[in-house]
Amino acid sequence: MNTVAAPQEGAIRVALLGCGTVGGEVARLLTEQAGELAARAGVPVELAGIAVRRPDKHPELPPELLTADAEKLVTSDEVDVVVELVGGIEPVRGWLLAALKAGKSVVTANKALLAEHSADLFEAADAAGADLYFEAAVAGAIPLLRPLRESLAGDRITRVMGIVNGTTNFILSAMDSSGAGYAETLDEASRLGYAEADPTADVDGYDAASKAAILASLAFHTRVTASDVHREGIADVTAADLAAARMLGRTVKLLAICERVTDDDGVESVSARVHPVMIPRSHQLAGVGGAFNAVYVEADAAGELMFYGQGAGGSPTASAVLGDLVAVARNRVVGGRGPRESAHAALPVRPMGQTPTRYHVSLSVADRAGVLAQVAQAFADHGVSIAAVRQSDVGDRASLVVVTHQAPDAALESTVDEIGRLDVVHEVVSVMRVEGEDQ
Ligand SMILES: NC(=O)C1=CN([C@@H]2O[C@H](COP(=O)(O)OP(=O)(O)OC[C@H]3O[C@@H](n4cnc5c(N)ncnc54)[C@H](O)[C@@H]3O)[C@@H](O)[C@H]2O)C=CC1
Ligand SMILES: N[C@@H](CC=O)C(=O)O
Ligand code: NA
Repeated sequence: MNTVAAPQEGAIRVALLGCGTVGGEVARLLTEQAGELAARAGVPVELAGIAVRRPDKHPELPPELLTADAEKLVTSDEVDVVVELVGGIEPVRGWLLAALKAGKSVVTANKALLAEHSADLFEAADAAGADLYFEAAVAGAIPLLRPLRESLAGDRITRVMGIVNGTTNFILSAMDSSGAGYAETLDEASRLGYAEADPTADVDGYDAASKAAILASLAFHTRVTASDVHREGIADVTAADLAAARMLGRTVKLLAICERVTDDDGVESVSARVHPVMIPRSHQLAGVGGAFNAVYVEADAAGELMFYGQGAGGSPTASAVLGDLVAVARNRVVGGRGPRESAHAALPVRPMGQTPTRYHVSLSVADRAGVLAQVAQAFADHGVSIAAVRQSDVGDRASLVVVTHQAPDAALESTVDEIGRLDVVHEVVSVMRVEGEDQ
């Protein structure tokens, strides 16, 4: 079996690594839309080889293009651009560094890799004068990284917040609207090609944390890695949490929140976090259902921008990959390059404990005089100001819901610990961070 097919005169030659959910769609569209892509890129864009784990499992692909040897394919003289759709960190990191060192440009959807090793990849790309594009790595089809890297490069971004994981949004939406079970909905998300090869990356928030690291790096011109991002998944979000949220006119979403935080003394830092958030149903993110993603960007001059669309799935993700491929081809045609790494601001990353958040705390308490005062005192002792309290009687107990104003996350956490130890508190029923104002 040949690794590389005979080249077409003047064409940009593509090595495709991985031909699964996303790679399969890229291969299909590259073939079906070859004429249009050539017209848009200014040069034919053609497949030089496709690396998959098991070539014998791909009867639909031209056998002369298939190989199991990705390492050899990426440095082949017949290849100009490597499109990586395998996923995971090793051995992919080594392949892409080798490709970049050999002067090949790289297009990848691999957020896990970028969130840990983008500095090395950018350095190798710079040294070789090659391109590194990764629009598909965050929010699938939605053009989000190009706006951050290019369109908003003249503005000062203060906040990027939104739903960046399709699988968990699919699960939370189903649990909320139909009361569907967690496990069956996750299986459905995998079947539809939304989930990662190991879906714990989705449900435990690793995928969204990688995306938050990429977003914070681009928005704040600072290197932020996945380990800098505070991460909580949806495994602890129960049907009861969603039901409680619904009673209060709210719902629960897994959000990535990246902020530029300025201290009282004017010192700036970056905060990046991923966790479940209770939002009012009137909030625009509450209406984002299924595997759709939506991201708000706030910038000084531009104000608020919202990006919305399909965040997962083979075809939507392939759209972003092909857009990057056309960009690389156009750059090659004119002898130019796309944007390089921009990490000049090098802002410190603020620990989660010091990040300002707001809590929604639901308690089951004894129904007698003085209980509310004790609970309120615990908040006051930690310097946490209360925004709203709602009490309702449930038999010989009362249900107390407290929503706070902003306070450092650590102060809120220790307040909840202390409240849980009060004799008058039977149970801390749920604790969740809050975004948005009730209307
Ligand atoms: N599925 C989705 O909705 C999205 C996926 N992504 C990212 O795109 C990438 C690919 O995802 P999927 O297509 O869903 O994965 P997939 O599991 O469907 O496909 C992976 C492909 O890689 C190949 N592969 C695995 N190990 C290999 C090896 N050692 N040598 C050669 N080929 C190998 C497999 O044969 C398969 O063709 C991942 O980085 C993922 O995080 C990004 C956005 C959305
Ligand atoms: N598993 C991811 C795929 C896209 O990035 C998700 O569910 O969002
Ligand atoms: Na995108």
